[in-house]
Amino acid sequence: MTLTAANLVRRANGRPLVDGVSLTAEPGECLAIVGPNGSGKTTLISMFAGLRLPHAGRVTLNGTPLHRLDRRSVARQIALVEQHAETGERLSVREVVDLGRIPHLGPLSPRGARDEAVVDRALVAVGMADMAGRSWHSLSGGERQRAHIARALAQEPQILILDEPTNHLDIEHQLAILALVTALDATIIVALHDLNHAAMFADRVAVMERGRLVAIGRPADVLTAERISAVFKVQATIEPTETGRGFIRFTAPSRPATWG
Ligand SMILES: Nc1ncnc2c1ncn2[C@@H]1O[C@H](COP(=O)(O)OP(=O)(O)OP(=O)(O)O)[C@@H](O)[C@H]1O
Repeated sequence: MTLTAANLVRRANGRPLVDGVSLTAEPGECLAIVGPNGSGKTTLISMFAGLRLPHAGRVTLNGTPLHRLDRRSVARQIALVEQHAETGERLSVREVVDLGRIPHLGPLSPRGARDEAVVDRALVAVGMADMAGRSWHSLSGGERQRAHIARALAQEPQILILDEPTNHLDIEHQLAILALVTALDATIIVALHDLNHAAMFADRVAVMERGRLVAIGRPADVLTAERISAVFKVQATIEPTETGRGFIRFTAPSRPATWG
């Protein structure tokens, strides 16, 4: 399953938020999207998932434009974990995860034992089996994020798109979730703020800056000290690692921001 973006443009108030981005997520790869705040990662991801339409260019799934596919068939193939997803307050955790099965159900394929088993497995995978009966509104931010990831897993997508999936998680769960999703037999597109996580887990890294794709390639080739300085405006040194991916050590700013 190949997802391709060709010359994507999305504007707001005449200003381009995503400006001529072309890239292909190769089957089975983990593609991390990094970039400063406001560089267009969420806007790009929402077009990949068919949530927003591009103003120019197009997204294709195995060659078919996404907008020509019905939502149900897109949802059977692409799952999205949004950054600020909300869910009806009265649902239990299990009911939230169960929503992931909806694209697979129909008059000829009613809910069955396999659907229950997939939901069970998704809850176990994110470490929430013992919270399945809890009400959604009682969850912490990180627990909600893990439940949303479980919902996406229950969708059994061939392409899993995640927008900063670790931003509410403690370090144990950050690493566990990234290891979990990158081990899936699926294409993973993940927006990340932590450049070391991108370096550790991604096959390729795409760097966004002011709506444009300014670099894409293997982590060691893309996340260089020069590019980090140019795009993120911070100084860093890259320390070699056994994996060859490199560890990024950041330097504290010499002139920190002041207040007052
Ligand atoms: N509806 C909108 N109207 C006007 N500007 C918008 C709208 N939606 C997003 N933007 C702007 O578009 C730019 C890109 O936003 P986007 O959320 O895609 O960036 P991001 O890289 O995901 O940022 P962050 O790292 O902060 O999550 C930002 O400057 C944002 O303020």
